[in-house]
Amino acid sequence: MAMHKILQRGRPFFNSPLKLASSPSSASHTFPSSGHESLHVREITNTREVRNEFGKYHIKDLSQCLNWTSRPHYCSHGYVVNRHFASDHNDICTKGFSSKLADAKDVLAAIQNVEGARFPVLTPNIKGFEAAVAAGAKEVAVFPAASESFSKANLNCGIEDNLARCRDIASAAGSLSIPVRGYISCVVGCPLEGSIAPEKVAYVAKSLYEMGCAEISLGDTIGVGTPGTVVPMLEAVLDVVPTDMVAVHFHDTYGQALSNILISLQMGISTVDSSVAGLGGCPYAKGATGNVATEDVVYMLNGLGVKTNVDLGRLMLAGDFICKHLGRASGSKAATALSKVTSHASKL
Ligand SMILES: CC(C)(COP(=O)([O-])OP(=O)([O-])OC[C@H]1O[C@@H](n2cnc3c(N)ncnc32)[C@H](O)[C@@H]1OP(=O)([O-])[O-])[C@@H](O)C(=O)NCCC(=O)NCCSC(=O)C[C@@](C)(O)CC(=O)[O-]
Repeated sequence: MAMHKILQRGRPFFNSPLKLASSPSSASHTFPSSGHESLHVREITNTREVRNEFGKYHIKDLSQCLNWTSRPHYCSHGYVVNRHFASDHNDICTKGFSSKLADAKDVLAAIQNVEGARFPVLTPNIKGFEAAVAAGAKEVAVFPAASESFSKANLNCGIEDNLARCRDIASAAGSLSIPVRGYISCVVGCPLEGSIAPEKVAYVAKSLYEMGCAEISLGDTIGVGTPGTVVPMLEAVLDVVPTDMVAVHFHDTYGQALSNILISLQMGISTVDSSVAGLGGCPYAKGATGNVATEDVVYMLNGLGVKTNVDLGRLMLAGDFICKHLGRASGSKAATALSKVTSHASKL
């Protein structure tokens, strides 16, 4: 569909129940339904994935998500927030909170019995898959790239070899009824190769679909995408993968994530990855910031009249908590601005 046609499309923006979900370094939340529009948001903030069925229960508290490649020195920020952010009291229960960098299996062990959350772990190969299952993982994620060079840097093998590894994981997971999420890195640009052809992304997406991935998340790993480059990529992917299986995963390095998300929603995509406080990034994409901040996505959706059931204030507190723990400023513009304004202004 030509870009101007997409931009002209008025409401309803969302022609399918809207789900927001996220990536190994992102986060998401559940929102209440708003009339026919339903919102399903899933959160992965760098260590853990919170996936709530839309409308079944409210977000009471926010937690962190697990991002695990099962190799100690590859374990990205394997920290666990002790239990979760309990939004019904001001401070955050951090008793026994350990801030030491846990291997991933320790993180997984520590968060096993948090209800209402899913913790898919990144498993780059069958060795990682077996280790993850042995440590109690109930869901895994594979993450091939659409760029040959990035695949070699991130996964120590080219695209084809990595897809073969993904197939091994998908078949092993299938025999254990473990769902597999498929991410694709560098769907718009690559730090090593520059722009990536939409056909290459569609090829990898089709391979993930055919091997049985339950969801395919399109990662603009270095955040270079704009609606002008995202639309052709999405059109190529939506030609080969059903729309309701596609998620978008925008890093916000160039500040384009929200516009890319909006255009994706207008194209019928209903699963969006985001990250509380904009946490995350990728060790092989130097300088790439984290995913779009969940607070910014929630603020945008609220402004679009999509009734959400997430208390933005609590979301901000959770972001504030994890940023304090990491000793870094929030990557969320909305949270930063709202924390400076009086309450009436934040109702705009
Ligand atoms: C894939 C590997 C493991 C190389 O995997 P490999 O190619 O099989 O490694 P190898 O055969 O060269 O083995 C090297 C050593 O690693 C060991 N090994 C082999 N596999 C494992 C394993 N699973 N767990 C623990 N150890 C492992 C293996 O046993 C051996 O040990 P040694 O003999 O040297 O003592 C490595 O390249 C790797 O860990 N890559 C992942 C790096 C990473 O975490 N990247 C960031 C993920 S987030 C991301 O990609 C972006 C995303 C998904 O969020 C979306 C987006 O925004 O784009």
